[in-house]
Amino acid sequence: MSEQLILASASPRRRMLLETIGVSCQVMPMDIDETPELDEAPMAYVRRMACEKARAGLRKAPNGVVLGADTALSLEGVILGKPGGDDRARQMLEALSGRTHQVLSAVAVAGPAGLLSECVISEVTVAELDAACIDAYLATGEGQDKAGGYAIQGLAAAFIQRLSGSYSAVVGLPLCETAELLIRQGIAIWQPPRSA
Ligand SMILES: Cc1cn([C@H]2C[C@H](O)[C@@H](COP(=O)(O)OP(=O)(O)OP(=O)(O)O)O2)c(=O)[nH]c1=O
Repeated sequence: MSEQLILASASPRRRMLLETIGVSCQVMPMDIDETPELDEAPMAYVRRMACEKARAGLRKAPNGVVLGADTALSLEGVILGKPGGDDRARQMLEALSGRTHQVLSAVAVAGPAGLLSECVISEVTVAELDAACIDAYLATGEGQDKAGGYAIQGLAAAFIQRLSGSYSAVVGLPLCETAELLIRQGIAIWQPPRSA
């Protein structure tokens, strides 16, 4: 197991995802402004956030290898982040109901090879949700700290009809792309990735 990586994230999911590929890390959450810029495209936004988290981490640990990541939804080009409250979570779930959206997940790793980043797009289809289902889901509190107000890895799996893309990316970290970036920064994973 590698001991050298700094995870610039408060997300317990990201730490657990890294552990699944044999990477342990020191957790160092970064408090950055996550407000999208005016007319910022969703993909540019998540990549910028991941890079800012990694850069902020590197300022605190200049000799380290630092990983930052960001996950957000795009519903017809509109960015949906974490709801931050039940009213907004309800609006998000009503908007997602019966439709397909994109989940954008970016990872950035700052280290000896510079600042490397990747962004992955996955498509997720949500079943039709009636008001009773949305109320019941909100009462669980599960989606509050998750982009789009749901957690595919949790109870929301009962209403996710389809996923095309990377499951780990939806949960918060695209593991295949992350493994490649870590190797390029000299961080060992459980085995070397396939050559491209
Ligand atoms: C869509 C979806 C998102 N998520 C999570 C992944 C991210 O942790 C979170 C999106 O918020 P982020 O801002 O990407 O991450 P975070 O606030 O949890 O942690 P930090 O900024 O410190 O790195 O939503 C799930 O866990 N399951 C899902 O199905």
